[in-house]
Amino acid sequence: MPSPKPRGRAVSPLAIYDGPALHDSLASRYSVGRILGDGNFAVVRECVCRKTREEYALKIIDKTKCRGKEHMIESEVSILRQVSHPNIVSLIEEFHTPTQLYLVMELVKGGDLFDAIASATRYTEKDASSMVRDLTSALDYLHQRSIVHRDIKPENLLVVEYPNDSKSLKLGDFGLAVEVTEPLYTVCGTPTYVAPEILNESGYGLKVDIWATGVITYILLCGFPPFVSATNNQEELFEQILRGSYEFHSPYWDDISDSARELIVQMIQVDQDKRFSAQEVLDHPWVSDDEALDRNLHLRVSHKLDLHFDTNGPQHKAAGITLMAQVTALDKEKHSLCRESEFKDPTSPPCSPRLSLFTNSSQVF
Ligand SMILES: Nc1ncnc2c1ncn2[C@@H]1O[C@H](COP(=O)(O)OP(=O)(O)OP(=O)(O)O)[C@@H](O)[C@H]1O
Repeated sequence: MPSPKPRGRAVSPLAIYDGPALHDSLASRYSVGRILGDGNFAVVRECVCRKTREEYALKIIDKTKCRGKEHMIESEVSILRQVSHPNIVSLIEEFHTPTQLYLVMELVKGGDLFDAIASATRYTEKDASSMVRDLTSALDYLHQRSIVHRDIKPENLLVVEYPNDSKSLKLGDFGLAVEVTEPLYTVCGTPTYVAPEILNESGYGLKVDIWATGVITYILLCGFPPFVSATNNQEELFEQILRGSYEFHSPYWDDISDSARELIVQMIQVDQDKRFSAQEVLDHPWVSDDEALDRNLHLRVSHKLDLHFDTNGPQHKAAGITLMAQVTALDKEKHSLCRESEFKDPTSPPCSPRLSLFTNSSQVF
């Protein structure tokens, strides 16, 4: 059965474009409007195809900001060109100038994973299970093609809302995605979601995405992350991750099903060989059968998400993404850049607002 059309496809008048001059054929085919979000190297704007009046997202990547990292843009685009899956944001077409790369992408209007929880009135284990199923379906598809995403986090999971109030997830931001042909050693990712084998530089592969999915599943059920430094100390956070040391804190986990906990244990597994594959996650009864409970967790989870993450409006989100980008590539150079900035400007948050908020408020457990 074809899936229902997403909500909100009616064409709204676009705000006047005030950015740098656009590629000629892009400008002749699309009218470009307001900013939807931004990152370190890219701005994402809404746009409308002049011919069909269909809305899209336009990701404008500033090549001049990516000197020395051109291979990352090439990798992002070449992977996006290859993939086609209902839970992955699709690339429609691309335009190049010497300084800019324009990617016309499917528009996803429902905000990110945390927005979806915050805006719901009812939110249950079943909703969380369906989000995990969507994410893992995308990962299973990528992993079967030996592609690792390497930046699985709530900000990169965009939500499609349908008229019958159902939702589905689309995975975006393939900026760190690569094809795995041999063990990888580049230290990258986002601290809360980073797998131990990335930190200990022992060589890693596809399973780092499953670790991050385990961390997200944990957060989806209680509103705070499994690994937190009470003193906002990144070394301490990494120690916990390396040991795989986390708990299902009472009372927050008292009402959560054993099945959900059991699945999380299989995903947040330090030993990569013992850690579930995407297919094993999809086959787990909490995801595939009826073991996810129907109890409303909304008040409790959204309250904790507010305390631990920056779940405010788009302007906060945009700021969060900009800063998050400083730690996105956690290679040693960037890692120390992030730590330097902690000390240079005492008024700015240490890393991303989301990151710093959860580490600062970990004592609320
Ligand atoms: N297809 C889309 N539809 C709607 N909004 C989108 C879409 N793609 C991206 N966005 C918005 O733009 C933001 C930035 O996009 P994206 O993460 O792809 O950029 P980036 O520069 O690669 O980010 P980062 O520096 O964090 O890696 C997203 O967090 C989201 O809010």
